[in-house]
Amino acid sequence: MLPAGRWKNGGVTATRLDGQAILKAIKDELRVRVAALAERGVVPGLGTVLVGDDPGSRWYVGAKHKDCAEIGITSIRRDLPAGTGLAEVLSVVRELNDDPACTGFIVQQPTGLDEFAILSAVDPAKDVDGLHPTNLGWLVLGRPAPLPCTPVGCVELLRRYDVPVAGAKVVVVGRGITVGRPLGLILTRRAENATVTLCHTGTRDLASEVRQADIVVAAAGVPGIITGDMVKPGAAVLDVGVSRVDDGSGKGRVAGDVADDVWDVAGYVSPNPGGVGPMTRALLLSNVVEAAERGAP
Ligand SMILES: Nc1nc2c(c(=O)[nH]1)N[C@@H](CN(C=O)c1ccc(C(=O)N[C@@H](CCC(=O)O)C(=O)O)cc1)CN2
Repeated sequence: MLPAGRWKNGGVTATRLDGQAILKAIKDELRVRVAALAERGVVPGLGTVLVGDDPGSRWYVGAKHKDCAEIGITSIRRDLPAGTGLAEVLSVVRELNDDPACTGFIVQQPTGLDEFAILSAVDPAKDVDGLHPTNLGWLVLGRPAPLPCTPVGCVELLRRYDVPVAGAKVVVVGRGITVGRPLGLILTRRAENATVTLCHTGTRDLASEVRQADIVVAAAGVPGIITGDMVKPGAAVLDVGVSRVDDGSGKGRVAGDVADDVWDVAGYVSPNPGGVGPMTRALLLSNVVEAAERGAP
């Protein structure tokens, strides 16, 4: 009998890398650590700063706080109206840096403001996004520091499904600061030991690069950029891209970077939604708990 999740459109297809299921498992694990912190008198607190009224960003922030409530992490939410200037955002960042109840916080991106100035103002010890220049610098140097949530979420999703990473040839499509670039650094650490090719939308003959990969991470933000004919049979394909496309409803729908026909060729695919997105939230929770553990007396 075929394992659950191996059928799509009537054909034999890839195993679904279920980020929702892993998020649930990680929450169960973290609940135990939050309870242990409570016994030491420490309650982790996640702060979020949201600027403006983008429905997607609002949903992400809401989901993060819902996750926190489920495992005993306190929420500190600062929602600022559209048009808020950089000076005001920086003052909220400083307030959270100084708030002892806030053991870690994030500024939801995009803000439409100078992201580098905002990220640089966050106390690196409270940077649960792992995106502060100091923490990215520690990653380059191979020293312990909070790591960006989406790239670690990708690695953890593969690990939980026993997809071998050590020795694998990984092609990452997308060189952004939140996903592609740090993922390349993480996967080439000794612990992961993968061989990584970092591609982007300007890569010459992207298809021939992707075709060589045991693992493909699609984080270009171009709907359907990875098609079945580009994928080596049996490869693992992670769909990280999030684009909003017009579906005639007026609201639009989220489209990933991975075309449907990839499911007929790959060995493993992370769906989108339901794959890497929930893993990003899981790793944020994990960073919050770790920051609280580091700061605990
Ligand atoms: N400060 C940050 N900003 C942003 C980050 C980040 O890591 N830190 N990443 C993305 C958005 N993001 C987290 O903030 C995020 C993306 C997706 C999901 C998620 O659970 N998605 C669901 C589907 C949701 C939907 O239907 O729209 C899924 O994939 O199943 C959570 C968080 C940019 N900004």
